[in-house]
Amino acid sequence: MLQLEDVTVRFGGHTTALEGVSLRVADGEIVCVLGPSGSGKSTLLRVVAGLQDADAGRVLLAGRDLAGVPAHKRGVGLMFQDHQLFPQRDVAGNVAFGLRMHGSGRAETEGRVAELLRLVGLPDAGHRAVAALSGGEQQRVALARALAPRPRLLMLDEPLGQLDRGLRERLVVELRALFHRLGTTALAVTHDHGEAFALADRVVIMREGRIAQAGGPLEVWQRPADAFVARFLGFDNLVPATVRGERAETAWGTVPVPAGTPQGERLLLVRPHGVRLRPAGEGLECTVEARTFRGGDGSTVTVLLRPRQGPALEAACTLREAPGEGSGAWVDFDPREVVALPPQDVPAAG
Ligand SMILES: Nc1ncnc2c1ncn2[C@@H]1O[C@H](COP(=O)(O)OP(=O)(O)OP(=O)(O)O)[C@@H](O)[C@H]1O
Repeated sequence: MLQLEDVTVRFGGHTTALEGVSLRVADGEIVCVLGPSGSGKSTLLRVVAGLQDADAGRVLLAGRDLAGVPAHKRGVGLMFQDHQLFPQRDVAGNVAFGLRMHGSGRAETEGRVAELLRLVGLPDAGHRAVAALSGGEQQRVALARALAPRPRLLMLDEPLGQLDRGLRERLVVELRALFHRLGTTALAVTHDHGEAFALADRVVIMREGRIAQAGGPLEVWQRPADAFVARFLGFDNLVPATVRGERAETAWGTVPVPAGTPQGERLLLVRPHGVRLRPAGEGLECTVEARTFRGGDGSTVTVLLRPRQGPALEAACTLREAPGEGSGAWVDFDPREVVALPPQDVPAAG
């Protein structure tokens, strides 16, 4: 459906916002673009939307080169962070806006508005003032407005950005179900991993204008391509290692690795669930520096450990198991949670 070929965007002489980015989004696929601030996510959306010209490369929608096609003729729907609803129009007026722009008649518009408001769970809100809606309701109206003209591609920039976590978690599940039901092709930008991994069929992680990794959420989560992606996803248990067979020598001692792990000099990632607490005296001795509560029910705890040698380690465990701050702890490593990354942090080419 959407294809970017070697797209480069420069601002002035020195800022390269996108550098040779190639990406395909299949019909009906939901792709989420993630990355640190300034990595080029918004620029990517703007190029596809026609709000920004590319200095090099091509953007194709359903096989058609979009060069020279103005934004409003691209068949692309936009939903931006600050949802930009018209405060002087009511809910129905906002949803109808895009349809009027496309020259729909009155009866057709009214039918479509009612259908969309039902779809986003606001069937009776047509005559309400947008200023009187909650943040989550406004977000739904913005979504209905973006979907109204049946765009071939819907682009969302931080679609749930300003909402509180509970509402975001609910809406993201609804969005995914809705897009799949409608067969909507969607390209979304977010800085929130949880949101991206819950919404996307595929995630794309950006770094300094290039794609650092693209893949299914599970695949990226389980096998980050390099240290940058690992750290971006919040995995900080990284240590240089020499892998021989199913063992890796590290500053933490010998760490078991899965069969088939690439051999030689590597950077080893141990996910927090792979750092297992052991009885006193067994394994690597550490001191507990801090405990942080995670997870909605508060039963998962991340324990920050200072090992006797090597970099700090994070272990995930249950509240009941978690040792107290300042106390000693002994750990070993579960090879199923160990991933060997390339030895240096080289950005992957687009
Ligand atoms: N209109 C512009 N003029 C000059 N530089 C720009 C312009 N727009 C973006 N940039 C630069 O291009 C780079 C990429 O910006 P972009 O907004 O695409 O990043 P982003 O990943 O969306 O960031 P954020 O998460 O903060 O929104 C940044 O270095 C930014 O400063």
